[in-house]
Amino acid sequence: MIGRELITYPDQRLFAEAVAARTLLTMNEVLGSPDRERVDVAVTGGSDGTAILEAIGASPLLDVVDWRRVHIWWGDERFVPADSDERNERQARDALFDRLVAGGRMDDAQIHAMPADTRTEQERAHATKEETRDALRHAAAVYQSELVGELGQAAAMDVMMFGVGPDGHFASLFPDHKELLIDDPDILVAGLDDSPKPPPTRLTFTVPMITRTEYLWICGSRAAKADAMLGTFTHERDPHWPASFADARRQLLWIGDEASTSRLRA
Ligand SMILES: O=C(O)[C@H](O)[C@@H](O)[C@H](O)[C@H](O)COP(=O)(O)O
Repeated sequence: MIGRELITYPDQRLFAEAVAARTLLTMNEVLGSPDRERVDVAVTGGSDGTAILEAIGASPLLDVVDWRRVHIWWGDERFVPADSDERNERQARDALFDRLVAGGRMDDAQIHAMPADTRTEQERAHATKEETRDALRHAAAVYQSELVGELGQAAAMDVMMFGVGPDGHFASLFPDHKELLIDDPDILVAGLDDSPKPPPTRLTFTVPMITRTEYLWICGSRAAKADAMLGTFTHERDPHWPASFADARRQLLWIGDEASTSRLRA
């Protein structure tokens, strides 16, 4: 495993602004490397993930990045209909990407949302467990094909950011859930139908996909995350603390505010 570092900011607002600035500067740096055509970034849902995207939109550094060369992916998604407000995609579009597309900085084709549940309300309500699992398996395979189609067999993100749940989950990889233990390097995306955080049906990057990222940041602000920040940072590959499976090729950071990192600094 690569070395881990902890970064603490004074409060939640500065945390979001600092992660936003870090993201923009890192994207620009990647794009500046020789022969580099594009930068691939995976975002996430939840309050911290959304606050960071809002801060990117408001950042004075927004235009250090050539957005025409940026591709956006999701590290996890709630498997609900496309028009649901619960979608991480919806929240991220509202927070940032719709504005970048409307303003002409990006094209919608650069935004790679995870598949939505295309079944009707009735089909969903009457589906057997196996039918729902099939729908999830199919959706995971579709996203994996998109990844491989765009980035090749060794598809990897340049930058990936995750929120961390109070239970230590990241992406949609939950404590003691089997998807966390997928270690087949050919499985990049998985579905699950028993998420303890609603909604129960979700799609997620697997650990093999996550850990081949260049820059990986585990982000958590507020006191509610203090146990999770401690547990995930101080354990390694512990199924009770899913984000302890985080690893990266170049940089692995836990980023928080004073409240969320209090137990790590005690
Ligand atoms: O779909 C989701 O709910 C997220 O992708 C999830 O993994 C989230 O990032 C964490 O639960 C932290 O969420 P908060 O920042 O809201 O606590």
